[in-house]
Amino acid sequence: MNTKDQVAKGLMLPIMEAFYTIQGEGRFTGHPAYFIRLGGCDVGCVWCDVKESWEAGKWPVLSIEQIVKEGLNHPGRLVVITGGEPLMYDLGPLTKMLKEKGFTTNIETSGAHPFSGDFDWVCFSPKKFKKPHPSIYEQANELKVVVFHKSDFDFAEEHAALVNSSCEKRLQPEWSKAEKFTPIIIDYVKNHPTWNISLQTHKFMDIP
Ligand SMILES: C[S@@+](CC[C@H](N)C(=O)[O-])C[C@H]1O[C@@H](n2cnc3c(N)ncnc32)[C@H](O)[C@@H]1O
Ligand SMILES: Nc1nc2[nH]cc(C(=O)O)c2c(=O)[nH]1
Ligand code: SF4
Ligand SMILES: [Mg+2]
Repeated sequence: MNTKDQVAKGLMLPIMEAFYTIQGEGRFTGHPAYFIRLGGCDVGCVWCDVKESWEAGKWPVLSIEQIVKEGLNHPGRLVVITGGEPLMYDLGPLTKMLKEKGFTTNIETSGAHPFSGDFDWVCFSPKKFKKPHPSIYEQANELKVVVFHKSDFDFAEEHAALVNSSCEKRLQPEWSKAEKFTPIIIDYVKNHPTWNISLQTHKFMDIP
């Protein structure tokens, strides 16, 4: 099978980087985790903090065996699949292999493509720039909305109405606008207590 067909089947994937760090955001903030950052994204967020990931063709294509083997070199068994937009690929084979090796599987996604894979925790961060695929709403364990503009509070509530009632809801200040929006988010959460705050704590700790 050629590389293109293997990528289409999720047996090989473009990898921008893979690194062992501390989860900086959301429900598992502070937990050590192995991050697998897949190359390729077609969502186009103006404030994206990893724009260099967007072009899939820039990144080496590795077999899922190679990706999992590298993850096993670290002591932690929490893996976070991110990107780029990881749901551009069929994540079934990779997550099956990770789980067979004892990993707990988390994903960071905009939900802009059909859901795939076997995940223990799905962090859904919807974007105005490309509408989420309907398959994400029943999968999301956490809704994490980035606040870049005051209209993002309404956008957050629109998505909150579509996820399961057990889905945890977080607001995360866009990094460059954090000084302006963090106090506004604090007030919002105090007045709308079903919401929590997520900060990009890895940026404060100056780690990947
Ligand atoms: C780089 S994205 C990759 C995964 C997926 N494409 C997504 O957007 O969920 C990882 C997380 O970082 C968030 N993010 C990206 N740029 C950000 C920024 N400038 N400030 C705050 N959060 C940001 C995204 O919303 C997402 O929750
Ligand atoms: N430490 C750390 N935590 C993160 N949580 C989500 C991230 C991402 O880019 O998906 C991320 C990241 O890039 N680094
Ligand atoms: S969906 Fe994620 S990776 Fe893609 S542009 Fe937006 S923040 Fe960046
Ligand atoms: Mg990041």
